[in-house]
Amino acid sequence: MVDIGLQISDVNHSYDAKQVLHDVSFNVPDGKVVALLGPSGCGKSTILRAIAGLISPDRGQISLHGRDLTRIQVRHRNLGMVFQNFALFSHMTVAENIAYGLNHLPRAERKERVAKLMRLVRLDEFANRFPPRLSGGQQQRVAVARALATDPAALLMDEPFGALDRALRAELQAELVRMQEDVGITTVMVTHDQEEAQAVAGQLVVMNAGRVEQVGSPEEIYDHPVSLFVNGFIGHANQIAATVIGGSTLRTRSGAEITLNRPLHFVQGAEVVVTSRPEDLTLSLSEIPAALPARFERAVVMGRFLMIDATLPCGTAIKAQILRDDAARPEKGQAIWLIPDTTRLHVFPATTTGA
Ligand SMILES: Nc1ncnc2c1ncn2[C@@H]1O[C@H](COP(=O)(O)OP(=O)(O)OP(=O)(O)O)[C@@H](O)[C@H]1O
Repeated sequence: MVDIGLQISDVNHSYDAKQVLHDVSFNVPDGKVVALLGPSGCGKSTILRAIAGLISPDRGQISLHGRDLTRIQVRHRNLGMVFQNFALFSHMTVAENIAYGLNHLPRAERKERVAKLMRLVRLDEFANRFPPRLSGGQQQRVAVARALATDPAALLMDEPFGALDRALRAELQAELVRMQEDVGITTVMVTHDQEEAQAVAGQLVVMNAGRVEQVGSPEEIYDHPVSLFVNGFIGHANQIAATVIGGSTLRTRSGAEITLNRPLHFVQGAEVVVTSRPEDLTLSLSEIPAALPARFERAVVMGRFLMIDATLPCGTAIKAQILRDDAARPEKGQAIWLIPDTTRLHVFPATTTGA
């Protein structure tokens, strides 16, 4: 059985009269990283604030290693926090910044702890530098070390790398993963960047409009999204309107028929949306039964792949990702056929909203 580090149960919260969290529940396994992911305004930071004790939820429970935090004051919750605007003390050196909450320790012990943390975030050469003379990425590492200094029971990170450029973000994400392998601290990280979430977290919590839509590993969420929203939010999903015409068969708005290899739990005549990842479509330049006819628009080179933009006869845009080596490049406007991997298609009711 997995030990639970943090447990969030049925948390509800309103600002003024507006409810922004609705029965939010998820667990963070002890020593693991969970990423909260979702569009702007869906309530990610509010959850983090509730865990930190900066707001008190209207309803619900938050416990850390089995201890109910509800009535525990912020300073007694023993949490490390890293935010996007890493407010370091600019008049203190790196070592002094990290040592800031450690005044209660004997001098030698404090020095040893700071040295260890600087090694952990790979800043040991910079002990005597002042923050304004560090890069953004280095400053953020100091912020992480400072958050870890007091040996917190959990770490809360709100868009910790949000202010950094793409390359530096990737570097710090890798550092965070390495650091987690060393220290294994129960962590909740808020991000709106799905790649970042997948890179650092073992579990994702996908939120939409104050509700948890799905909790799962990055693979589970990518391969088995529970809703059209999740499907469209994590990675690209082509969305094709269709009608169920038989047990496993659908007819798209353009008139193509797709038969899945599994029964569909929809009544005949139900309006649905079929989704396909771009990499689950194969290109053919000649007509093939069970392929979707389309018109080629353009192709963009993405490393070893080509991302093809095409249009279905009903006007729906569709993307297909194919290996560049295989690709005979069609002309703009040319008829093409896209063969879906029917084992990887998803079908959702047409009434749910996508991202
Ligand atoms: N202090 C506040 N007073 C009133 N409403 C607030 C307050 N803070 C946040 N909200 C509202 O609560 C909702 C959730 O906000 P929250 O900051 O948790 O979202 P988020 O998912 O973290 O967004 P972002 O990714 O843009 O930071 C939003 O509608 C926001 O406008």
